[in-house]
Amino acid sequence: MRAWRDYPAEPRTQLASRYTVLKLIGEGSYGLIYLCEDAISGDFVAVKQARCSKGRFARQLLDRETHILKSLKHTQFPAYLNHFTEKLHSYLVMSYLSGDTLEDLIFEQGKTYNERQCLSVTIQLLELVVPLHQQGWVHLDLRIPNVLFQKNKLYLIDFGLARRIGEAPCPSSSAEDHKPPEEQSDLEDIGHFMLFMLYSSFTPDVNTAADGTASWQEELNLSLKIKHIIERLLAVTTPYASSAHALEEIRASHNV
Ligand SMILES: Nc1ncnc2c1ncn2[C@@H]1O[C@H](COP(=O)(O)OP(=O)(O)OP(=O)(O)O)[C@@H](O)[C@H]1O
Repeated sequence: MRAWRDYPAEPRTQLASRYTVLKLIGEGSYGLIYLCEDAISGDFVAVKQARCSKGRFARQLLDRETHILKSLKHTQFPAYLNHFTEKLHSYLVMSYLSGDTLEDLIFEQGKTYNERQCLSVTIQLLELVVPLHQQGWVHLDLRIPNVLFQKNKLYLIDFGLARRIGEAPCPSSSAEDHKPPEEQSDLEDIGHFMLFMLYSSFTPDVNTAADGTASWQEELNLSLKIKHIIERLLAVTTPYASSAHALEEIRASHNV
């Protein structure tokens, strides 16, 4: 029974005789994330547990994320702290980033983004993605629940699907692990990410197709400038040569 359902650890549970669970802070498809207190350092940490119900694949994702966080060091990515297995569960311990994900801001707090604000967040996101690409990695899961704001500074989390650029697909990869490991995959995600932000200030009017068939270009009343940027990111028109190129062009258009 326990293998089919994931029962989150109760508050005050001790993990590895060191981490005290304070609360569950995230439930992703493959992991449960707890805010814990580390008895040794006294710090708050984020502990990710691979979901047992997702079997070997969830453990592989956690192992991959562990490996990546160990090799990637950036103040705006979670820092790797520890990895352990206890009672058949695998855990990754990383620095805790307090703050709100873009998903919380839009869907729970009702925050809206206009074009200027959307471009400014996109630039901040690309400023994290460009060094990632330059170190030879692609994130492959750049979605609004994986981008977090802490005191107006942007942080990137969830490196479980990240891969080396050009790496062959892993043999046990699932349908969710299907994006080609190339910069363009992240750029396309950023295009969708921008659309989520822009739809936050969209109110359907009488001209909105009731059957949901209208494209974003028809529904959102966007300037040509941002429309072209999104179309290039989504490769609807000529794609950017690289994320560095996208950042350069978006910065230039944001400053005019
Ligand atoms: N280091 C961290 N600091 C603070 N909160 C975190 C941290 N890591 C994860 N979270 C919280 O937990 C949520 C889920 O985390 P994460 O996306 O890494 O899990 P996942 O199982 O890979 O999820 P998904 O199904 O979205 O891929 C995040 O949206 C965030 O709210």
